[in-house]
Amino acid sequence: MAFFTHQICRGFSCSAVRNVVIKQLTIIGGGLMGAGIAQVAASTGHSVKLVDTSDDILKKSVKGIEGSLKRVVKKKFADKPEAGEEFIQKVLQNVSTSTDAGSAVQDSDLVLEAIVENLKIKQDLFGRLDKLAPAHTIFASNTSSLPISDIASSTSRLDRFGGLHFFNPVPMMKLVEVIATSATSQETFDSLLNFSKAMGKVPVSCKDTPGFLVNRLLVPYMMEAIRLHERGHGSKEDIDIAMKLGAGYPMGPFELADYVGLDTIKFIVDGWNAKDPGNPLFAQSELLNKLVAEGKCGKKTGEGFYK
Ligand SMILES: CCCCCCCC(=O)CC(=O)SCCNC(=O)CCNC(=O)[C@H](O)C(C)(C)COP(=O)(O)OP(=O)(O)OC[C@H]1O[C@@H](n2cnc3c(N)ncnc32)[C@H](O)[C@@H]1OP(=O)(O)O
Ligand SMILES: NC(=O)C1=CN([C@@H]2O[C@H](COP(=O)(O)OP(=O)(O)OC[C@H]3O[C@@H](n4cnc5c(N)ncnc54)[C@H](O)[C@@H]3O)[C@@H](O)[C@H]2O)C=CC1
Repeated sequence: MAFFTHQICRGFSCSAVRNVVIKQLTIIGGGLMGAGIAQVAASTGHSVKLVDTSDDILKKSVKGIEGSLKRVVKKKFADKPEAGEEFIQKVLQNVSTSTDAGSAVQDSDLVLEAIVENLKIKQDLFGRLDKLAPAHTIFASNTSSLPISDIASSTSRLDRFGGLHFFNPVPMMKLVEVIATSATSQETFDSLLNFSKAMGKVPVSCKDTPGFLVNRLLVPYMMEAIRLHERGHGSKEDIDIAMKLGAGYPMGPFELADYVGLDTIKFIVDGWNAKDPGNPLFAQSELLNKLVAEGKCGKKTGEGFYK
């Protein structure tokens, strides 16, 4: 149940709603990001409903959460394995799963979407849930590259819609980008900011601009690394070593590209290139296109820039 500093809103206009303290959340999409977000939210005492399209996928998501929790407790409870096991069970009790998004959102303070990076599919999902979720419920997307305002446009709750962009791997990466569109209310923005802090993350405020802060810098950097290699000015291995040892990055650009997925990077660059064709930062790479066409998408397919 949500707590308000003012009154509960049940009508179409929700201007009376003040900061929603997010306790119950529904995460749509139990893949890499959704499962990671569910894990951290549940670990910090939130009640999480995780939704995906099949029970098999959801079983895999929960197994992944359990595996990641084991890595966490190995460190956190190094001297007390029993307390570690107890922690894992407690966290897992905070997570329930469902294939029915409509009923899962019924008593949620926040619906956070982490499904496939496709505008139409995200719009369809939110458009449907807008009619089913309570009026006070905040909607947010974890999109990497799509405008939040475009996704929100399928709903009638533009003031209660924002972006919450987490980083991979969610249990390890401290940052959350909190994105406000021109229609996001201050109350909604504050609620999302406070929720990020309650998850133990460090939030930064972003405008609804392409790539927000991190990806706007990371994508051109990664593309330039690929083009540098294509021009024959450095091997992948040397460029990776250079950025790790010379710039202190935990992974080099080719390692990171394999980690996040070459198809994902191509999707983002293609989208930005279509919108801003003259911008050399978003120019395509033949090598990236070729690898993706061959199904070499990185870690998830077993081969990308590296095997
Ligand atoms: C970019 C262009 C377009 C992108 C578009 C889509 C993407 C986005 O929208 C936004 C993004 O997410 S961008 C990607 C951001 N992530 C990064 O940059 C990750 C960089 N790598 C790292 O930080 C470390 O290598 C990392 C933390 C991953 C691993 O650390 P290490 O390299 O030291 O390797 P390990 O020794 O295996 O791990 C260190 C400790 O971390 C624990 N751990 C790792 N993964 C975990 C996980 N999933 N769950 C729980 N624990 C985990 C691991 O247990 C280990 O702990 P210790 O045993 O104590 O060392
Ligand atoms: N992979 C990454 O490093 C990051 C990805 N993101 C963003 O997060 C979102 C999810 O990305 P990933 O977790 O990597 O994708 P993923 O492919 O691992 O997971 C997506 C999940 O959503 C499910 N799904 C698809 N359509 C659905 C629907 N209509 N209803 C319910 N479930 C549905 C799929 O079955 C799948 O399990 C994307 O928008 C992506 O851009 C954001 C930050 C980092």
